[in-house]
Amino acid sequence: MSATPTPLIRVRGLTTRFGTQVVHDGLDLDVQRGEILGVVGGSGSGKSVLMRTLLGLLTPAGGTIEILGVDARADDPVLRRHIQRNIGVLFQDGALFSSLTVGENVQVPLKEYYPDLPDSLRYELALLKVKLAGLPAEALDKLPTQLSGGMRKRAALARALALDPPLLFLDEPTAGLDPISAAAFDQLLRTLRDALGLTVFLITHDLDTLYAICDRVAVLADRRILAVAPPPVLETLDHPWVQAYFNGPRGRAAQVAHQARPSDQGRK
Ligand SMILES: Nc1ncnc2c1ncn2[C@@H]1O[C@H](COP(=O)(O)OP(=O)(O)OP(=O)(O)O)[C@@H](O)[C@H]1O
Repeated sequence: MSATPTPLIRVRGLTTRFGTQVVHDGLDLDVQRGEILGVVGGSGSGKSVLMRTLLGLLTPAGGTIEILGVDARADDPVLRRHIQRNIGVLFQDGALFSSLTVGENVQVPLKEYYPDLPDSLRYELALLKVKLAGLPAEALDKLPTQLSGGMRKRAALARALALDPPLLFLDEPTAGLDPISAAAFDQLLRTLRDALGLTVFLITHDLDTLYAICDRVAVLADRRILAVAPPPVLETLDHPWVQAYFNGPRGRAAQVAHQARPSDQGRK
C-alpha cells in the first residue's frame, strides 16, 4: 500500500466572515509539495482573504488549517514562528520598505531570524537572493522608488526568498506589469520552483500565467473551492463563471498562445 503524500497546505471546512458577510463557507483545499497552484475567482470572491487567513493575518470563524504539517491555528507561538520562518510572501503591492535599499529590505528577515550573523555575510546572502530573483548586483543599493515595477516585484521576491522558504505565497505578482515583464516573471517563478523545489500558492487574474506555469488551478466561487485541476480540465467545467473566464475571449487567446508554445507542455 503506497502512502499518500502529505499536502504542504491542508484546509478543511474553512469559514470566514466579516460581520454578517460570509466570505468562505466550508472551504476545502490541498496544496501538494512541489506544485505551483494557481487560485482564481471573481473580484471579491475571497482569494486575498483566503491567503491572509492561511498566513495567520485573519482569524477564521471555523475550520482547520495545516501548513507544513503543523496546525496553523494552534495558539502556540513556537508553532507560529516555525510556520512564519518557512514561508515567503509576496503581497500584491510588493510591500517593500520605501526608506530602505533593496539590499536592506532583503536583509530584514535575515536580521530578524539570524541577529548574530555578521554584517558581511548578511550582505552576501542578500546579494545572492537579489541575483536569484534576476536583478543585477547594482540593484542592491537602490531604493524601491529607483526601480521599475518589474524590478520592484523581483526585489520583493528576493526578500520573500531570503530565508530559503519551501513554501511561497504570491498575490497577483504580475499585476501591473507589461506582458513581456509578466512573462519573464512567470518564467523566473517556474525556474525557481524547478531549481529549489518550491511549493507555490499563487493568486492571479493572469490567464497567461495559469497556462504557462500552473500545475493545477483552484477555482474559488460560491464561497468555496469549486474545483482544482489543470486549466485544460477546468475549461470543460459546467459553471457560468468558469465558462466565462476560461472560454471567454481572453481565455481563448491564452489557450491558443499556450498551444503555440510546446515548451510549456513539457514542464508539467
Ligand atoms: N478587512 C476586511 N474587512 C471587511 N471586509 C473585508 C475585509 N477584507 C476583505 N473584505 C471583503 O471580503 C470579500 C473578499 O475580498 P478579497 O479581497 O479576498 O477578494 P478577492 O477575491 O481577492 O478580490 P480581487 O480579485 O478583486 O482582489 C470582499 O467582499 C471584501 O470586501
